[in-house]
Amino acid sequence: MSLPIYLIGARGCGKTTIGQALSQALGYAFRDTDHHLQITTQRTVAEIVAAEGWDSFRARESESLQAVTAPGTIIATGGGMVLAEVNRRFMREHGQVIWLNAPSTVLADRLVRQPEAAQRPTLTGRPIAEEMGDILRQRAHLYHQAAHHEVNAMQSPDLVVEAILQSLSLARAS
Ligand SMILES: Nc1ncnc2c1ncn2[C@@H]1O[C@H](COP(=O)(O)OP(=O)(O)O)[C@@H](O)[C@H]1O
Ligand SMILES: O=C(O)C1=C[C@@H](OP(=O)(O)O)[C@@H](O)[C@H](O)C1
Ligand SMILES: [Mg+2]
Repeated sequence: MSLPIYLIGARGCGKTTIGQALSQALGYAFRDTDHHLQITTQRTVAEIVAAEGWDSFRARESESLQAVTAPGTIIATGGGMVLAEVNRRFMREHGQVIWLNAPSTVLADRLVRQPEAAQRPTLTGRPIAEEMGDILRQRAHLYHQAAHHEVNAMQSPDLVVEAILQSLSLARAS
């Protein structure tokens, strides 16, 4: 059966949204590591971070990655999944890794429109546009290192899905 496909990238790049659409296009299952965490802990990301801190969240997120990994599955990761070397290696060894890349200004615009504060507590305490600039500067090389393919995430969701299918040579004949 087909290897899992991991979607990585910063907050707001569309991992959850595109992951669902891609799973329908391919007839794969869909899993989201943050959703898995919320179901298993019965707490939101913000609640876990408030109660236990970011280090504990990161440890739980690594466990989540391993728990949802299965053949024939699209896996939307959290934006910080690539911070741990063990996660980067795990994803590269177990499946195909796609980086949904977009400039920090585009990401910040999306997050201002749809903050989902329970899913995305502040990472730095700074205003969102500055935070996303900082985060991309810190993480871009990690996304690059972990990914087998980089896709432009500024396009419409349909086009992002098509670009992923093409990068994996899974393009539909239509
Ligand atoms: N390609 C896209 N074009 C426009 N808006 C998008 C696109 N992908 C995602 N979005 C929007 O951006 C926001 C964050 O998307 P989401 O899938 O939750 O990102 P992530 O899981 O990477 O944080 C949502 O409001 C979603 O509708
Ligand atoms: O970038 C990050 O460090 C995080 C991104 C979030 O996921 P999304 O990228 O799906 O918003 C979530 O895992 C948590 O708030 C931490
Ligand atoms: Mg998400």
